Amino acid sequence: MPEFTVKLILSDIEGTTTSISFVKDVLFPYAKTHSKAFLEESWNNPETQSIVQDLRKLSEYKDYLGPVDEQPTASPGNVASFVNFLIEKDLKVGPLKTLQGLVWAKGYANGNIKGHIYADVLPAFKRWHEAGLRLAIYSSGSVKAQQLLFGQSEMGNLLPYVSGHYDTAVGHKQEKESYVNIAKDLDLPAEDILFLTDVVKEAEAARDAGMQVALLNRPGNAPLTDDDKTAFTFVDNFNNLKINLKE
Ligand SMILES: CSCCC(=O)C(=O)COP(=O)(O)O
Ligand SMILES: [Mg+2]
Repeated sequence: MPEFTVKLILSDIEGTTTSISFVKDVLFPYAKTHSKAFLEESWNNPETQSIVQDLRKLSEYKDYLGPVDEQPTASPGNVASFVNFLIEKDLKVGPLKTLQGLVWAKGYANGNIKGHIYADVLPAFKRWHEAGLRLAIYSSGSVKAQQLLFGQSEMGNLLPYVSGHYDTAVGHKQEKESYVNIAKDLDLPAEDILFLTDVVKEAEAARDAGMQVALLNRPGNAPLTDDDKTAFTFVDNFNNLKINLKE
């Protein structure tokens, strides 16, 4: 069994703790169906207006709606259709992720959504916690969306096991600098952190920043190539990782 000795585990969500299908087939369709109503209801709130302004600054906005002087005034309808376009492309851009978190909050609150967590995740979180290891999450999903998923999961509230959350405010997940920023924020040498992810380019960025890395080869994830399997430790689930506390 692969063995690591670290002070903190930094985990991705989609494809790592949670199935890609839950994100693609439950969360994204929910956001597509409910964004327009959310924008209509909250249109005059400063938080919504700030998201709308950030969405309009994206280069994709111009591509979608044409040159700035030909664009219609932003409305809940045309912003929602732009949001649906971004979701279909699965673009991991900050204002979309912030909006999705706010839209999903209603779905979690009324019981329509419960976060999917693989069966091995809660026992592993408990094991790591008992061993004195710290756990933080780094996902393209907003911090709010992360807290909803782990706070209201099919396995109950997992937030007591999580001591930190990072989203793309710290940088994009395929850039080395993001992992340098996280290690700095945690006040830990990068080599004392184990990053768990399903995406090879994220694994490369974290490794370049000095972190230890393991890839998750969950059912439904993009298949790993022979080169990926040579370059990185990979496991099917968290039960197949032995993680020791670095004293
Ligand atoms: C925090 S749940 C929403 C997941 C999401 O929106 C997403 O883009 C997942 O990205 P990840 O970095 O967790 O693979
Ligand atoms: Mg992922």
